[in-house]
Amino acid sequence: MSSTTHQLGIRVSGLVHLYPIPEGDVVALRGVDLEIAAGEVVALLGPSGMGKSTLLRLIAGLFNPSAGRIFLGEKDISQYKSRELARLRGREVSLVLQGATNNLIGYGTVLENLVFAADTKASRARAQELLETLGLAPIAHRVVRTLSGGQQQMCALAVGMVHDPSVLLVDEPTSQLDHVSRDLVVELLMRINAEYHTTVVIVTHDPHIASAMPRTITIRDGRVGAEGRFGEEFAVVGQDGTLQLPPHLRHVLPPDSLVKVTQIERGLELRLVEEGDHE
Ligand SMILES: Nc1ncnc2c1ncn2[C@@H]1O[C@H](COP(=O)(O)OP(=O)(O)OP(=O)(O)O)[C@@H](O)[C@H]1O
Repeated sequence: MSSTTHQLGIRVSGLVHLYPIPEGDVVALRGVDLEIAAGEVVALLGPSGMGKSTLLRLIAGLFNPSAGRIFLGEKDISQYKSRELARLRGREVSLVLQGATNNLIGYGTVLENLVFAADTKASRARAQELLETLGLAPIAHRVVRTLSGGQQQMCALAVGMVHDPSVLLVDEPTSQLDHVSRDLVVELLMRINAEYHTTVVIVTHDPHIASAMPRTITIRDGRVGAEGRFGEEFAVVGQDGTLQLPPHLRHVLPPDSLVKVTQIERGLELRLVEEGDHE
């Protein structure tokens, strides 16, 4: 077994991203702050369109953010030029796109896909090792398009590991998989983390993946809305002191509510100010 020796954590601070479109800018991220330790496994959760994929792509170095900083280890990649980002993507960070086949050559075998993705002697040697370590040796000579969805996804994850990345980013790895394949994919992600100590960040809608993760980060309205530890959810106070209410409690304090905030022994008490309270 060879292991990643250059583990990297991720630190994101005040991250904002806008997509300019003719009708005006779409604000995808509006101030994300988060820290993921080297070697951690984290799932990014949240409703559709809330900015998860944008965050994953920015960490992957596909493009620069509109504002804010992204640190991989000590390096601030937020203003990297496109050539520096390309070097980063080829080595330290690996992004597995949604839809396994978007990462694979369908007419090639599993081994051919791994070897094709490998462009150095070290990564070619690693291709063979990955097949063994990740339990893909029995399907090494199968043509990718003849594999099940779960096997294709496992192959895509192995391809993502060919360059021995410090950070593996995975977009929706279990969408359209049955529960048996889904469990195998989750198991493989955990095995990758355990064997290679790779930092793993997974974007998912799948509550089963979320419940299998030691840590979840929920992105809501372009910010970190909540964090989960072993299935239990917590609201997160942002750098600017803002706190998003959990969705199931939002009706208690609807937008524009006046709230009295009082410090109590272990936290704060929030009390809705009703009309007539001051009379
Ligand atoms: N290339 C783009 N051009 C314009 N707007 C975009 C682009 N990509 C994403 N958006 C918009 O940015 C916002 C965040 O999108 P993003 O894909 O990051 O969310 P998401 O949480 O990953 O959603 P999903 O779970 O559906 O993939 C959405 O309003 C989306 O429509």
